[in-house]
Amino acid sequence: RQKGRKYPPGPKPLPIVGNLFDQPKLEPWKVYQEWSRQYDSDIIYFRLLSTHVIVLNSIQVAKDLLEKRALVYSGRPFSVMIHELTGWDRNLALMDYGDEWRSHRRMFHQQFTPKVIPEYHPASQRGISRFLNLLHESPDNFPRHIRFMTGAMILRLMYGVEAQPSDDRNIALSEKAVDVLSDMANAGAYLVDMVPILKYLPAWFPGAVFKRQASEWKPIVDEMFFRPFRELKAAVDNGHPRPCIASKMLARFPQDAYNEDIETVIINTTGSAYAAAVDTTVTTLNVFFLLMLQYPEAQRQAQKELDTLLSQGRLPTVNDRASLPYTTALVREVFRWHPALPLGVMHKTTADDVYEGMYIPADTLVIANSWAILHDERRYHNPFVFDPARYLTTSGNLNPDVPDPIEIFGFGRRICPGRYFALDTIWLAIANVLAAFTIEKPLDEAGNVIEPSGEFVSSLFSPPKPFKASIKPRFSEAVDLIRSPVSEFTDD
Ligand code: HEM
Repeated sequence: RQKGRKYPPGPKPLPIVGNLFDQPKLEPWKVYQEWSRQYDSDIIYFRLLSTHVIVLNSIQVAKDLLEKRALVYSGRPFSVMIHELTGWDRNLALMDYGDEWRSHRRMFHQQFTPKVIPEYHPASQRGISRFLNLLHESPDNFPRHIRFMTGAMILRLMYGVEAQPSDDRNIALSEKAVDVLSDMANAGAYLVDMVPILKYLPAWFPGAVFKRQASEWKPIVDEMFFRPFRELKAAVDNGHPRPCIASKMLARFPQDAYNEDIETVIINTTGSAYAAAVDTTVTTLNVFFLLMLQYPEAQRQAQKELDTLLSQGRLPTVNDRASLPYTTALVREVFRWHPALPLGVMHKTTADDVYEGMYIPADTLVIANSWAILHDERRYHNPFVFDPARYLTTSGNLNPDVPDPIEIFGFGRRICPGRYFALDTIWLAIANVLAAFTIEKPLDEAGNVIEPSGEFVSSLFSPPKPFKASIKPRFSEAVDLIRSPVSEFTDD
């Protein structure tokens, strides 16, 4: 503690360990919100050993710090396992603030601006059409189909490859690499992050498990970044460029301007997409299926709106969005009710700061509690109720006075650059599923309703715990709609 300087309020720390033992194991986003009330402050502070942490529990403090003071609040924490031992330092989302991050972010952003996104609609539409067919063929496997649809869509978008529903080698590789990341994201799982000097131990040293694990994982992570890019590059060099983002990035650089640094940025940005896009989108769509079991009236209301517009004669496209305000409101409420990343992705301060008299040192970890911001009574009436109508005026249009829950995408300079793509794809997937299927609680063999637990996983991503659902075509012609090829959309 610097003399005369006061940290934001928070639970009392113990000597040396700080608040290590105060850390909630379950749904920390709820506990942090409760601490805010207890200490009467939108910003709370605690210490984990020697690491300072602040949690921002209101939109006001999140904007004041992460947006208005972005220069200081846009770093990312460093992890020896992630950044030095397993090769995940290539991931744009995990890079610290600085020139390297800036060049990667620019390359990524250029391919995901609102102006460019409509180019990707045909591929999304086709991916969703495939998804509807899989849902029809084996509805009980809906979680697997959601994951396949999302992964396949991203691989197609980035590298122009068509993934197969089973045993696809690119999907399998990306999934393995992402598993490595989520294992490491379990904060504190690796001693080496607390005591970085351990990384110099040889792998055979007793207890150096992390080093052995890292040496097994690194080749998988490297291959995920390199293999699909190298295959695409070879196709481009042989005069067969596939339509995809990697081809577009390569085409920006004439041969004399292309060099190793540029290639690294392209490999890293294209390879960053799978980890950033898949778990976020998959979690959101699983939350949607769960909520449709729990709120059948909202489901019926959206289906009534879809039927009025489409007369059960076709499936919705992105162009229908403006005519489907209730469906759009339902998607917003899914995002708000349980954000995929309830605590966002940690930022880190890069310099000392003082906010309203409170001292926030350099290298403080900064958690924006999106869940608390989206369940703040000051912004949303009855925030714990799932109510899509909250976004609508009495005449049924979207009400600009009710905040769109975009905080699920983070803040400031690190805000999710894939958000426009995610918003369109998730809207399209939900609108298509609702137009074609009824989602209900299933019955067991004795005819009793199987209730979902309604519980969520407490980790970086927070999907619902596994649940069963009955998913059936809503009307007999729905089967023809599901099976019909997406003829009006083609990008070949
Ligand atoms: C429901 C879907 C999604 C959610 C909820 C989501 C949420 C987030 C959040 C909370 C962050 C961190 C923001 C911050 O640090 O303040 C982030 C970063 C990021 N997201 Fe997304 N995301 C989604 C989909 C996607 C998709 C589809 C893509 C790519 C196509 C993507 C690419 C990225 C990238 C590259 C970053 C790192 C940005 C940086 O660190 O500068 N995301 N996302």
